[in-house]
Amino acid sequence: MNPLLEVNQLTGGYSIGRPVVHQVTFAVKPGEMVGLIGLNGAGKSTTMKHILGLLDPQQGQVLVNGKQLSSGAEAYRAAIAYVPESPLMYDALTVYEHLVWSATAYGVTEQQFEERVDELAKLFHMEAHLHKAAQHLSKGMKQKTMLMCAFIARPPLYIIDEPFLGLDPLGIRSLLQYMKRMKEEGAALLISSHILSTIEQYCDRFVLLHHGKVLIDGTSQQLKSGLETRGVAMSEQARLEDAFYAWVGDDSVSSEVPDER
Ligand SMILES: Nc1ncnc2c1ncn2[C@@H]1O[C@H](COP(=O)(O)OP(=O)(O)OP(=O)(O)O)[C@@H](O)[C@H]1O
Repeated sequence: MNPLLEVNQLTGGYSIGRPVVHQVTFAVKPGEMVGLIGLNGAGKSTTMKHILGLLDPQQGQVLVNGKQLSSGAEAYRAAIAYVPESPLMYDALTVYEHLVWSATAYGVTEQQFEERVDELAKLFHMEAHLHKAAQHLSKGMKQKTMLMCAFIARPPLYIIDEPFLGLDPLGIRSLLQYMKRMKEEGAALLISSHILSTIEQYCDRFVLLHHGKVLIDGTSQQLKSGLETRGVAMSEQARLEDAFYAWVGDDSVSSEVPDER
């Protein structure tokens, strides 16, 4: 199956001559959930901004459905729903109005909207808050609204930056269930998160960024076996978190990875 998202040899950042991501390459196929992981400042959000077309690549390219943003911005953008790390909302608009706005932008029919809005409001325990203005919502409710805006659109590709921030345990469980369902229905999801113990169970693969470079791209098992081939022993019970610390906490491991990936 062709990847829905391809990041090929992407070098970029905020100013020419000072890239913060370097030759980043990975792909996400339909029906796959991929975790983009790395320490603070590793380049996860920057990579996401390049995927969204908010930053221009200095080298390399990003393809969504095999096409670059430059070959048709409307189709490119319609294929992606993005949930930012911090909620971006209009203070005076209600949750419901944000949902209508998102559905309209993505061409969701009225019938689909009605079905999805009820289901999502129930799932995220937001029924009682649908008609509240954003300025009267808690942080978690704002985050839930952003997630609902993405899920009401049902695009083929989701880019979700730190999805669990501010969510209560019930919200986290609802979100994980829904992302799993989207994946099973064929969506591609790229999730950035520091909550490794949670995403370990849900993501098919992990792309580990360190200082703007991909250290390793693989399953939790491959992250562990990759360490073993570099002489770092991992126990059978080792978790993703253990492998992560071993990769990024040990410069002798990360420095062995060649620059050109
Ligand atoms: N708007 C910006 N202008 C200039 N440099 C930036 C900007 N945003 C981020 N950077 C720099 O780019 C690098 C990568 O940052 P980025 O936000 O992509 O990291 P991250 O992996 O998402 O980190 P975190 O886990 O803290 O969210 C860092 O060195 C950061 O200082």
